[in-house]
Amino acid sequence: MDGNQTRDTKIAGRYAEESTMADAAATAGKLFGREKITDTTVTLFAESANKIPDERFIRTKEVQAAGAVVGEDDEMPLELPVVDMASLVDPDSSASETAKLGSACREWGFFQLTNHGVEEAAMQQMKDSAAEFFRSPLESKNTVAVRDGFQGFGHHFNGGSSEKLDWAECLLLITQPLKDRRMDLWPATNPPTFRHALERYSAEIRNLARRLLGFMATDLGVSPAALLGAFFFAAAGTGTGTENDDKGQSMSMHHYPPWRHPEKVLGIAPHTDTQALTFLLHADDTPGLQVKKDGRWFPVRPLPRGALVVNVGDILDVLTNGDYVSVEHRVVPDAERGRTTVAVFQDACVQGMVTPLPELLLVDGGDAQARYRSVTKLDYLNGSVTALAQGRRFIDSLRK
Ligand SMILES: O=C(O)CCC(=O)C(=O)O
Ligand SMILES: [Fe+2]
Repeated sequence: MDGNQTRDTKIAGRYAEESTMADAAATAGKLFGREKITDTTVTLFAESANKIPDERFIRTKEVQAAGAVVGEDDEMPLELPVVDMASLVDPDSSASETAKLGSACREWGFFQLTNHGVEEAAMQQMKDSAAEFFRSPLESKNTVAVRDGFQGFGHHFNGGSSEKLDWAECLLLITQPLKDRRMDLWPATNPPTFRHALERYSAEIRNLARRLLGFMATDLGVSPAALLGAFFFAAAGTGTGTENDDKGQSMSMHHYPPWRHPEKVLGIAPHTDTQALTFLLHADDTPGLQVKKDGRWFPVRPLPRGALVVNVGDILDVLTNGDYVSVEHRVVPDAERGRTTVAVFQDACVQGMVTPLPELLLVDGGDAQARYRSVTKLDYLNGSVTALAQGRRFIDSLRK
């Protein structure tokens, strides 16, 4: 057996122990799912300027009950914190920028990341491919229509056929590990650049996650290997790992059509992300994302020059023992312009468990300090999809 084979066998062994997003897909498919997008929906999207849409899209009460939106006249700061990767890397500014990163993750759970080093061409190809896909005819998009309730093109998750629908179209795919890819659901020709774009952008974000997590580890006071090891199998050392190294990565591409009365519908209902770390790319400059802070919604303005919006997901909240917060966010459609986004979710766990990092608990004075109960990844996946279907958040039930 050569070195590579030994390594591959080891990785295969580790996969066998750890549940991945493909297991979530199987569970989600059984419990609840995503509906296909039909001609009727598309006609509604197209004619939304003058027609009252299907009742299932109308959510006026939900929008009003969810809290006020912070406006131009408020005294509160309007902008999400901005973290600059170039300053994180620069020895002269690294300490202060790392502190800024830490406080953004503690107070907002969200920040915009500038100078992140993701290859410009990879970003552009991803944006163009996603935008072109959504612009194409429904028939073409439905060649990768949602199958088995989870991956593919369709509506966002909803609790069942009688529930409300989001004002959006979504293409959801598992991108890592390679063995979990459903290539039959990756658009092959629509557009022809799509598969290459996904491949390249997925790898770029994996590498960015590695770099960013190193600074998060410094801020949290844990060894980089401990935090990186929760996200990637080959965590130690400085190598960037291989494509088969991820514990899991998935991508959600969204298109939110314009709608003249944005207060009546939701592009994506309030939620927290169930994975560990999310990177959001705006394919255009249409705003729409809102982040909840102190009971109010803060609109996020996409920064020019390709900044990424980064947010803490539920698993990172648990890994950091509640130090970094996974916060609610939602999308409201724009009155005039459509909006296309690409969200990448990095998954994580510690030796098959969703648990506060053991190293962090030692610093805090032992297991007694754990704010969350530990669960196996499989229980986490089952619990999360069940909770999502019921409009709850699974990690709340893990709070001690
Ligand atoms: O499209 C956006 O702005 C947000 C998408 C999002 O929250 C998600 O995919 O979880
Ligand atoms: Fe989200």
